[in-house]
Amino acid sequence: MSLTVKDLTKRYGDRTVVDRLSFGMPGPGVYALLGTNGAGKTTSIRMMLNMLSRDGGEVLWNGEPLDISRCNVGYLAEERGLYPKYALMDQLLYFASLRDVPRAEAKRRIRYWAQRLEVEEYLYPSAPAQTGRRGLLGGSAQREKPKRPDQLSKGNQQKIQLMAALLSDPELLILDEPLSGLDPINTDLFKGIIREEIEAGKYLIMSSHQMATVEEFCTDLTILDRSRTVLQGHLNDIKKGYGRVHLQLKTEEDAGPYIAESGAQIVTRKEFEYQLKVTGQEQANDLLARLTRAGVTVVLFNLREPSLHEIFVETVGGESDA
Ligand SMILES: Nc1ncnc2c1ncn2[C@@H]1O[C@H](COP(=O)(O)OP(=O)(O)OP(=O)(O)O)[C@@H](O)[C@H]1O
Repeated sequence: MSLTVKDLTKRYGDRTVVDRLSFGMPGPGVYALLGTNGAGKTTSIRMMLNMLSRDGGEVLWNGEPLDISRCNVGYLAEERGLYPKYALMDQLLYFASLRDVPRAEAKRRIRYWAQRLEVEEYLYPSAPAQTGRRGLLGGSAQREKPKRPDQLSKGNQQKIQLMAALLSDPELLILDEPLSGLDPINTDLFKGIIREEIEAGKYLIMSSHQMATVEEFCTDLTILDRSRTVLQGHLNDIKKGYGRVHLQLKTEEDAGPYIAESGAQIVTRKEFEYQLKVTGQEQANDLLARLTRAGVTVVLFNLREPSLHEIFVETVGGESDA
């Protein structure tokens, strides 16, 4: 299976909001769509899924135009995508039926994902108490009403939406900001599920502002800035291209004068912990030699490739909130 996005373009009036976006996934894995706010990520995703008209370009899944009514695609929208006033279970069964999942199988999958995502209490309202307990409860226990999305927190709505996206066991899973607004426990829960989907050989497209998270998962990426592709490729190749010019240094005393002498640039500093930019190995060695000669205790000296966060900020000129 393969995914090809070619020259995807969207205009609003005379403003181009997605400008000839092209990328491909020849095999399974995670493709990241990154970008500044308003760069065009959600618009691109919605065009890919035919939820938004295009002004140009095509999206091919196995060489055929991607048709969400025929292809098994799961989509987790950035915005809330549930009907607020309808019972959650009814909506999940409806979404499963749209993907031709037989009702009994859909119920089995809902039960499974409800357990995994810890949302059983919203989907399976408790039954009335049995005779024995009813006595204790004074006989007034009543069956709870099925829950609706507007009765759930944002995070729990997101869980139900992820369930809806996974119910058909999709081959292609598109996750728009999947972790935004989740607490650390639920972030780990989502990450675990994403990891399982990757291990199962799925094709995932993920948009996110959380660079560290994207870096955990993605192999290839596109960075968009104001509608244009400004960086694209294999994450490891991109990192190699930048070289080892980021130096993390922690000392027990002030290293400022020696850093200045070596010509290294301080990017950030917190007490005696420095993030530096050096020209390369030679300058880093020179700094280490100066520190050693001066008897400064070095606790950490890590010459490394840039993180995705640093690449992002450098590429888009520090205009993002990533
Ligand atoms: N219906 C519309 N009419 C006019 N402009 C629009 C419309 N929808 C989106 N835009 C514009 O298109 C651009 C891209 O928006 P989009 O939501 O795709 O960005 P994004 O990269 O997903 O941003 P964010 O990270 O903030 O969610 C934005 O400048 C936005 O204002």
